[in-house]
Amino acid sequence: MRKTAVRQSPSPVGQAGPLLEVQGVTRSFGGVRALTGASLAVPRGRICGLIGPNGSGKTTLFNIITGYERADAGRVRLDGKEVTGLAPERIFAMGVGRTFQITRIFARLSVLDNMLIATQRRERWWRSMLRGAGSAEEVERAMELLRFVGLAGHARALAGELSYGQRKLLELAYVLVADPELLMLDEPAGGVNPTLIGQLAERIRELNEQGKTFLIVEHNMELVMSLCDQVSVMSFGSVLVTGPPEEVRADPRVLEAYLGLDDEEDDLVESGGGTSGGR
Ligand SMILES: Nc1ncnc2c1ncn2[C@@H]1O[C@H](COP(=O)(O)OP(=O)(O)OP(=O)(O)O)[C@@H](O)[C@H]1O
Repeated sequence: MRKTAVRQSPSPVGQAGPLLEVQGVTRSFGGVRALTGASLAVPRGRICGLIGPNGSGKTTLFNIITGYERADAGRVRLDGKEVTGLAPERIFAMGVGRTFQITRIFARLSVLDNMLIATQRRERWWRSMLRGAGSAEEVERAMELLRFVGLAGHARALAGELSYGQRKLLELAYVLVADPELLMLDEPAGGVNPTLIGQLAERIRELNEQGKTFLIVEHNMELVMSLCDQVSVMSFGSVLVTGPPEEVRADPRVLEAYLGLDDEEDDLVESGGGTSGGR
């Protein structure tokens, strides 16, 4: 059964303190204040959603947590340890896996080779390619994860031939290679068809049951509200409110944040499950 695909999380759920803690993070790009003092706590073992209108700072916050951007001020702690300003590879090695709004797979390599690059990510990628395919054990592990996301049948296909939704599933398998404790997914359902969104949601739930913690940026409100234990809403660079989905959905401040921007209005009011705002 699929459950064997992902190893159990070594850290017990319920350990004291949040797994991820962000305090007062600010970041400006020239005159644009992308983050104005964002704070967030992600409890261990939960599926947390991060929503907000376009431009509210979600991706910038993701980039700072995972080391792809530097914060002007504020702190990020992982499992109680300060990780502010560490390089992406260090944060990755500490158990944070991250996917991107626009997938970062190697289109001209096979699906399996993409996975093998992930297994050897601690080395420089070109060195691992020169070395050739991974060990039998690495290939088996890669195939196991491809089976988990439903892509085993495409292992020999070029990654560039996959549909957009399949690429997102490949990226999920890719980050799972490192067996991260925290998975940060940036718009996993953006541009993905409903069948694959269902498949993705199922995989996320299974992984969560096995102890993985999630922080998910997503515009698909139906997915967020049905999947997440906790939802945080960003507006103008800070986290406006955090709570259970039903509370957040009913919070007038949240509606106001969305209603201020016409193109987001339908997302929250109708919770209709359509994706929007994806790039
Ligand atoms: N590298 C950058 N240079 C200049 N401005 C940037 C940069 N990155 C982000 N911004 C600006 O910072 C603000 C926040 O952007 P960000 O992408 O974090 O928002 P978001 O909530 O993720 O939006 P979306 O939902 O559209 O992805 C926006 O005004 C954006 O234009």
